[in-house]
This record gives sequence, C-alpha cells and structure tokens, in this order.
Amino acid sequence: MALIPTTILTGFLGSGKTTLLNRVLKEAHGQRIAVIENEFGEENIDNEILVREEGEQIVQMSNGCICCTIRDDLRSTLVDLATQRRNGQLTFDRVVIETTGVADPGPVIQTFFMDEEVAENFLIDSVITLVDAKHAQQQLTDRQEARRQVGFADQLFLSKTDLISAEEKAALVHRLQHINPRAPIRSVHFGEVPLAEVLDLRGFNLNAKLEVDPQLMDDDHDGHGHDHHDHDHEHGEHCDHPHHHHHDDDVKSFVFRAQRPFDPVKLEDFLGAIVNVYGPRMLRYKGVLDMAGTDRKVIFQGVHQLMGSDLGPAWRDDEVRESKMVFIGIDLPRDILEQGLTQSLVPA
Ligand SMILES: Nc1nc2c(ncn2[C@@H]2O[C@H](COP(=O)(O)OP(=O)(O)OP(=O)(O)O)[C@@H](O)[C@H]2O)c(=O)[nH]1
Repeated sequence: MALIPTTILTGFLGSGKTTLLNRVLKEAHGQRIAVIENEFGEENIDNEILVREEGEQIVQMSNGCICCTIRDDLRSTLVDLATQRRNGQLTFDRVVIETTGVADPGPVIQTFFMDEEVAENFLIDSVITLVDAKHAQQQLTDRQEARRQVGFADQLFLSKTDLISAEEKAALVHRLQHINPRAPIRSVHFGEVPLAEVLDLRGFNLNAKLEVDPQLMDDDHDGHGHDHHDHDHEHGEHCDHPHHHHHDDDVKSFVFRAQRPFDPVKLEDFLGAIVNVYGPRMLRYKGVLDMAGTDRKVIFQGVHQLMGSDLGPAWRDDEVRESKMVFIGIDLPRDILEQGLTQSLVPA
C-alpha cells in the first residue's frame, strides 16, 4: 500500500494552527483527513473549536505534552490509524498532526523515521509552521521551541500580518529567513490559503532538518555532553537537542471551571484588567463559556493582550452547561485569576 502522506502543523501558542486547520477541513471536500490533535494542558478546547463534518474526518486526541511523551503516544496513535485503515474500519487519504504550541517538532519528525511500523505506513509530506506576526519577534527571542519550529519548517505561514506595519513585516521576514533560509514564507490571513499550498507539498527534506539538528536521528543520545556545532544560525541555539524541554520549567497551564454562567460585563472588566497587568506572561488562554443572556457557547481566546470571543454552537439540552477555561503562561497568578473569575459569575 502507498504510504500515507502526513502534514505536520506546528507554530507557537496562538499562532493560528487551528484557524488554518479549520479552513482546510472546510475546504477539503472529497479528501478524507485524519487529524491528530495535541494540546498542552489538561483540557482540550480545540476539540470544541474544530469543525467536523460527519463521516469525513476523524479527530484523534492524544493528551499531554507532545514533546515529552510524543514518541510513544504519537507512535501508537499512528500505528492504530494505519491498522484500522488496513482493516477497512477507517477510510482516510492523509493525516494532519497539529502539535501543541510549545512542542519541539524534532521528536515528532523523529517518530516517522525511527519507528519501523510508522515508517512503513506514513511519510511526512511537509512541516508547516505558523508564525504569529504580531508576537513572533518576542517569541523567537524568548522561546527556543519557537525558533526550532521555524528552523524545521518546509513552509512558513505568517498569520496576523493585518496587525503589523509593512516595516515590521519586512524585519520579521528577514529574521525568519536568517533562521531558515530554505522555507518559502507566505502571509496567511485567518488561515486563508489555497489547499494546494497546504496539502501534497512533498516538501519534506530530511537533510535540511539534519542541518538544523545534526543529532536528530541519534536514538540513544540524551542531549547532554555532546559537541554543538554552530552553523551560524541565529544564536546557534536551535541546534540544541530535541530532548531539551525548556518549557517544562516555566510554562504552566491550569484550568478554571464553573457551573454558574458568567456575567459578560463583569468578565470583560476583569479580563481587561488582568491582561493589562499580566498580558506579557499570558502566552495563551482559551475557553468555552456559559454566558448569561445567550443559549450559545461563547468561545473565548487570546494571546498576551490580544483577546477575542465568538459565538459557538448552542448548548445541547443533554449537556451540562459548564464553562472551562485554560490558561497557559509563565508564573501566572492562579489565585488572583480564580478569585476574579469566580467574582465574574452571576450571583448564586
Ligand atoms: N488578526 C488576526 N488574528 C488571527 C489570524 N489568524 C488567527 N488569528 C486569531 O488568533 C487566535 C489564535 O488562533 P488559533 O488558530 O486558535 O491558534 P493556535 O495556533 O491553534 O493556538 P494553540 O493551539 O492554542 O497554540 C484566534 O483568536 C484567531 O482568530 C490573522 O491572520 N489575523
């Protein structure tokens, strides 16, 4: 059987991966796509945000941090998919993997080469990296994962260029080209991109990945004590070994739940104040909320100071109206957030 083409969709927290994927799923008529979703944190909100067309797509979840448990989780998810496809239990033509925003793509790529069963069934079509034009300069400076995501890309998509000036865009493109001279760069407004530029790119180039990380295919080595060759990449840092988990130290997530509806005015006041103070440390927050005054779910999300909400589907009669929010950030004041959110609920 022909190998199953697989697209790896990566990019830092809030860079527009789900937006792009939604667009692709809506547009990909006639193509059956199996989606593997991986989110950082305990709660999967993207599952609610992602469109699903009955019978056409399959969404596979694998919890936890893709970067730490990836080789095993991803391996078993892929092997499972291939087996079910072979048995005729599932039909799909391709796979898209959406990694968490803090994932290092290295171990994801490794899985396709180091594991025999995976290698016999799948091939990487391309690694697509979304870059949040508004926040990328800071992210690239602060976060090694962000630099590696750019370094490993076969194709770079810039989201949110509507929020920056032409000069800022030129400076960002220049920096991205310095980190990754190979990958074409294209602006993508809210995920709007022709399907042909997302799927079937056949753009994966292992040699290019090995230049970013010469140890990528070394199975046994633990990332410590080896020589680092500096290829004159930006700060030489994205040569770090993939098993280095920077985010483990400082990026944390927590979930807030409530079974009383939010008062929209109180919530907006509170969140407005909180992002003013803690915005720089709030890497990503999102949630599905029960809001007083509407029977529809409110999908709320933000990155640093930028926040927004949309009306989602109506709450079903048979489901519990529970709000859940995930906050991902550095040293977030959990007590203050929990207290403020609780005070933003309608009185009991
Ligand atoms: N202004 C603007 N906002 C965008 C654009 N693309 C995406 N967004 C918004 O950016 C936010 C994050 O987008 P997502 O697609 O959820 O990002 P993500 O990479 O899936 O986020 P995580 O999975 O949480 O890391 C959402 O509020 C989007 O509506 C764009 O081109 N311009």
